[in-house]
Amino acid sequence: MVVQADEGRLTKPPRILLATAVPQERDAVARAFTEAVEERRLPGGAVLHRVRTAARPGAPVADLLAAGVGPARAAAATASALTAAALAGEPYGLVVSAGIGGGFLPAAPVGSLVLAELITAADLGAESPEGFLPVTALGFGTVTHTPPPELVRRAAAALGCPAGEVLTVSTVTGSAARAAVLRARHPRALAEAMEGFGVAEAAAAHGCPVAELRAVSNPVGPRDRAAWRIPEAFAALTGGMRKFLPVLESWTEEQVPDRG
Ligand SMILES: O=C(O)c1cccc(C(=O)CC[C@H]2O[C@@H](n3cnc4c(=O)[nH]cnc43)[C@H](O)[C@@H]2O)c1
Repeated sequence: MVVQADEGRLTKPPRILLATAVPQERDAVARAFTEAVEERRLPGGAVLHRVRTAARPGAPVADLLAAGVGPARAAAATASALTAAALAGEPYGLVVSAGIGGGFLPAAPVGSLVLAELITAADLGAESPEGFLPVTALGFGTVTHTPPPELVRRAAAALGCPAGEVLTVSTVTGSAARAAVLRARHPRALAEAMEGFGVAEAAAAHGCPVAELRAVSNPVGPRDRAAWRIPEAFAALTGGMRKFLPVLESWTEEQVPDRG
């Protein structure tokens, strides 16, 4: 792949950063790729696994990152990866938060996949006698990031899965009452997980688009850890990522303004 300087702008296809929470999720994502290329340690200790989507010279590469559990850890590790790439002159053009998650029934049963149309911090705000106030109502920041709609549309078609709101929570929902509260506040929610919003905040700070893919390991509701179907969700994640990759590649290729 030839890199051309165009008035200081790099014109090779942007790289993709795929951020999971735990190494097992990262490995499930890695199984969708053809070839491992190298490992790099980031400042702060997180490790990037560079993978190639096809065993041919110049094939697009992606970096996989087990960023940690929860929005804060995920944001910190993702920001490190984004900063390191920018300083190396190889900025990412897309960040994808991927992993397992809880699904809201009936739209997202165990073993299914969901894509985020909206990535929403569901518990970032304040309680009040009148109910929950999102942090935006307090005059701060944001609670929602919006992945590129055309990317989501193409990906949902390729994966044959629904797209909707994916919630980020710091506490895994463990009761029917809490699930009902979230459902009432977010009628279009398909799933909850713990990292998407953190990954999206880091991406936004770098002006980078973000997407989120979740494979459902458990229903959102009363806690029953023994019933989580983690291997099934990992298998769904690998299968979904295999279908997602060509969409990601073609989409990022289209984002290159001038191939020269
Ligand atoms: O116990 C194991 O073997 C195991 C292996 C790999 C991963 C796990 C996790 O617990 C992953 C935590 C990760 O999963 C997301 N997640 C899954 N279900 C939910 C949920 O109902 N609500 C919120 N988050 C969920 C979350 O993103 C965690 O980071 C265990």
